[in-house]
Amino acid sequence: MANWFRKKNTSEALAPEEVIPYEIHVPSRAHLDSPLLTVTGVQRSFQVGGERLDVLKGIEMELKPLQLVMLKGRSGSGKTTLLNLIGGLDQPDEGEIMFLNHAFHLGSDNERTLVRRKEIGFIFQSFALMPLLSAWENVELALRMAGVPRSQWKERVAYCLELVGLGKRMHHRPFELSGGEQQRVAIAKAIAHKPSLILADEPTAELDSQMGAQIMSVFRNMIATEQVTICMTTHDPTILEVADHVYEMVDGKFVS
Ligand SMILES: Nc1ncnc2c1ncn2[C@@H]1O[C@H](COP(=O)(O)OP(=O)(O)OP(=O)(O)O)[C@@H](O)[C@H]1O
Repeated sequence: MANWFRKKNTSEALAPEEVIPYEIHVPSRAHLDSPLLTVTGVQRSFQVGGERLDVLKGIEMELKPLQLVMLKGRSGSGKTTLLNLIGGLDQPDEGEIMFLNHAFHLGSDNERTLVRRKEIGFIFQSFALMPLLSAWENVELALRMAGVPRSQWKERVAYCLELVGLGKRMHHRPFELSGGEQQRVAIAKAIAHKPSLILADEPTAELDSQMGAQIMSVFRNMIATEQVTICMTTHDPTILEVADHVYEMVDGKFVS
């Protein structure tokens, strides 16, 4: 895999002669045939009341660029545990997780945090918005946290909120928005810093089926316009239908 760099705070690929130093070494998204993420032989256990609980027992998976990938499995089967590993929030006991050219199973907390801030966006079932901030301010906060220069905030916040269909609700606070609209603010937050991967844990679970379908349509639009890959968990069979690939977890492993 070629090891090009990206210009800071831009998502466009650079030709080799234009390469400039960048604190995180990220291959160009132009390499669409290489997997964005590979998970090999991953195991994760927890100590619960003096007993060992084996949750992930040898996970093999791959996320290809620009795909919408879904994880399904019964409650407690380990989907969130896996998302946490993929997002670099946790590390496996065994196995390998390669994200871009970063070995998440080996890196320190600090290294994973740096990669995560630049390259990953998270979306949660419960939206996780700051209740006293407007939609605009919530997205702006995400840019501030990601270290994006202030001069770029205005244009990017407006763009992201338009992208999720909230152009007319930018200055509303979460309690003035429907559940679906709040989740769209959360999506705008997650993509604001131009990550290459979005991880979403049950993003439609709190929404009715119509709002859930709208979120899926926003996800599809984001993949096309923002060149992201999305990996999400869901229990909803109608949502599963729009996936490019579904992994089903049974007894700590995927079944095909
Ligand atoms: N940090 C932890 N310490 C102890 N046990 C944990 C920890 N994290 C997860 N578990 C246990 O691991 C199992 C899998 O949990 P996980 O949240 O990954 O499941 P899930 O498939 O996401 O479930 P749901 O669909 O209900 O969200 C559960 O039995 C849970 O209690």
